[in-house]
Amino acid sequence: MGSNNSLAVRCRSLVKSYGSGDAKVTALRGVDLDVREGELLMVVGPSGCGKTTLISIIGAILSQDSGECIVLGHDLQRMNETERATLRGGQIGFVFQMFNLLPSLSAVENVAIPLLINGTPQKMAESRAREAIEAVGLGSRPNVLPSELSGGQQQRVAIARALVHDPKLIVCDEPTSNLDHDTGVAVMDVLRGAGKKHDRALIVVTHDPRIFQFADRIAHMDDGKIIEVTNGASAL
Ligand SMILES: Nc1ncnc2c1ncn2[C@@H]1O[C@H](COP(=O)(O)OP(=O)(O)OP(=O)(O)O)[C@@H](O)[C@H]1O
Repeated sequence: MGSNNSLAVRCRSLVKSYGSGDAKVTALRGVDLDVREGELLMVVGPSGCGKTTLISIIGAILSQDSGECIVLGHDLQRMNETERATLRGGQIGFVFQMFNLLPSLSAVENVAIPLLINGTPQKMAESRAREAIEAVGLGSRPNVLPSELSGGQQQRVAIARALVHDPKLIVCDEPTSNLDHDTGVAVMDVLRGAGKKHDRALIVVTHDPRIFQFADRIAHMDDGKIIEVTNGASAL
């Protein structure tokens, strides 16, 4: 691995299109990006510039057309769907704009899901889920349903679910865009506080300039490419 040892993600000349013929849309036109272990990197840029496509490829949800994407030492293009599912389930955590909690399960049951999928026995999964819920500041309300929680609290549950299996990469798509200003900042504070570790990378796609203060570096995208990477406020 040599000099790539401290990189969680390495993308080179990444290309991705949707559709074909007249309907073809090229979402990524040659993306080069490094994400270092231990950093929180934000990806920003105008609507439609390819941010979600990029993190979907990095998160092993979507395949690239061409170019290289190495995630946690794995060359995604050389992996079959089963191997990619194992990588996703074991080493990657996801946080989405709409929280994506299962409404009929309690907070602790939602958080336990990644562990249960990975084969952890139920008692141990629930005990680790309780610890993760405590780490995001909801320790007093582990058994409530998502509908009984505010948006900010639901997103904290989603963060606990993303962290519970101790993944090496956390991928977040617009995690604060459904939250008001103060709640969005509080949620980012929780995400950075509980999620950032020396051997773990966080990638946060956002439109929200109010949370730039939490970034170590900011990758600026436009029209399917990374045009610049700047230092975020937390690195200044
Ligand atoms: N499943 C799809 N089928 C066809 N085109 C798609 C699909 N997903 C995305 N696109 C197109 O690819 C381009 C990049 O989309 P993408 O969602 O990656 O951008 P984005 O920067 O995340 O946008 P936003 O900030 O609005 O979420 C856009 O032109 C979009 O319309």
